[in-house]
Amino acid sequence: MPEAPVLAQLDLELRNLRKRFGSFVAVDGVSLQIAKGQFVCLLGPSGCGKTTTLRCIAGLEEPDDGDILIGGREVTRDAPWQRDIAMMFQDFALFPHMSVAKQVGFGLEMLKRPKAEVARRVAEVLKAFEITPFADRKPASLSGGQKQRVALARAMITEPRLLLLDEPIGALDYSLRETVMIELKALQRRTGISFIWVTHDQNEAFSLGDHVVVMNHAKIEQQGSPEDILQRPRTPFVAGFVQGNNVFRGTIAGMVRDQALVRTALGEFEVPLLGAVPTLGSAASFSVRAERLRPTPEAAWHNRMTLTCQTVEYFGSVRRYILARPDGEVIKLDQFGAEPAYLRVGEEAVLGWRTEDGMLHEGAPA
Ligand SMILES: Nc1ncnc2c1ncn2[C@@H]1O[C@H](COP(=O)(O)OP(=O)(O)OP(=O)(O)O)[C@@H](O)[C@H]1O
Repeated sequence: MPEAPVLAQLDLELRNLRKRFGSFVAVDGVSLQIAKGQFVCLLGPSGCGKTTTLRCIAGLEEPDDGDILIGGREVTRDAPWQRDIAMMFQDFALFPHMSVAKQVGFGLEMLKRPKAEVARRVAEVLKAFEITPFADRKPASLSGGQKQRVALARAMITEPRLLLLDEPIGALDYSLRETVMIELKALQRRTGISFIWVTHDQNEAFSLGDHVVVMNHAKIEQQGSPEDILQRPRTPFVAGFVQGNNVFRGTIAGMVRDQALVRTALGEFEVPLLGAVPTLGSAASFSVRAERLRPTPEAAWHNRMTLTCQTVEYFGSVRRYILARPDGEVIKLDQFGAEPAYLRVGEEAVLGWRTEDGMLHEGAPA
C-alpha cells in the first residue's frame, strides 16, 4: 500500500473546496494534497475551474466551502499576503510606472523589511535573473521574455512556500516557450518551492509537472504522474482529452476471471478488470494508446480488427497512421519514426493489441 503523505510536510492541502458564482458552480469539491517541493500542473479545458481554484489558493476568491492549508496551516480566510505564496499571471501584471528594481523589491517593502536588506536582496535577485542591466527601466521598454523574468524575480524575492502561476508562458512567442519552460523547471528544482501551474496545454503539463491534476466541469477527473495519466486514463474524459488514445464505447458483454468482454460496433474486445466489477449489460468504455496497437498482431491476441489506412502523418520521431472506422470515427496507430513504414495510404491492415494494453474506464461513457 502506498504510504500516506505526512500532513505536516504538505506544501498545500485542499479539502473539499467549493466555489459558486451565483448558481454556477465553478469549483465542486476539489481535494488535493501536495507534498513539499512539487511541480504541480492544473490541466483542463477552458472554463473547467482551474483559475478559480488557483485564485482560492491565493486568497483572491473566498470559497463557499472547504479548507485550504498551506504548509500545514489553515489559511482559508486569510488575506493573500498572510499565506506565504506569490503569484504570477499570464500578462505578468507589472506596475507600469515602477522601475524594474523597485517592483522586484516591492514584496519585501510590503513586509516592512529594513531598507538595507531590501537593497541587498534586490541586487541579488536582479543578478540571479540576469536583469541587472534593466534595473532602472520601466516595463514598457522590455521584451516579453525580460518582462517575464522581472515578474518571476518579483514573485520569488520573498521566498514563498508556493508559487502560483496562471498560464505563465501563454503570452510568450512559441520560439521562447521551450527555453523558458526549461529555465522555470530548473528554478523550481533549485529553490524547492512548490509551483502550482495552471494550463490548458497538455504538452506543458506533461513535460513540466511532477504531479498533473486533470479538471473537467469544476471537478478533478484524475491526478497523478504524467505517466499515470497518459498510460492509465481512468475516465472517458481523460482518455479523450490527452493525446494518443483510441477510445472505444460499448456494453459489458461478459466477464471471465480478471477480464471484461466489451461489445462495440467494431467487435468484442477483452479488457483487464482493474477496480470495481461492472454490471453485465452496462455501458462501458475503454482506451488503447496509439503506440500499443500493432499492424501484425500475434496469433494469441484476441483483440483485432481490419481497417483501411486513410492518412499517414510524419513527425520525425513518430509516424502516425489514421485508419477509418466503419462508425465514422478513426483509429490512431503510432510507429517509431526511424523504422520502415508499416502501411501505405489505402492499404488494409489487421490491427491488434494485447489485452493488458486496454484500459477500462470508471463511470459510464458520455
Ligand atoms: N467572477 C466570476 N463571476 C462569474 N463567473 C465566473 C467568475 N469567474 C469565473 N467564472 C466562471 O467559472 C467557470 C470557471 O472559470 P475559470 O476561470 O476557473 O476556468 P479555467 O479553467 O481557468 O478556464 P480558462 O482556461 O478559460 O481560464 C467559467 O465558466 C467562468 O465563466
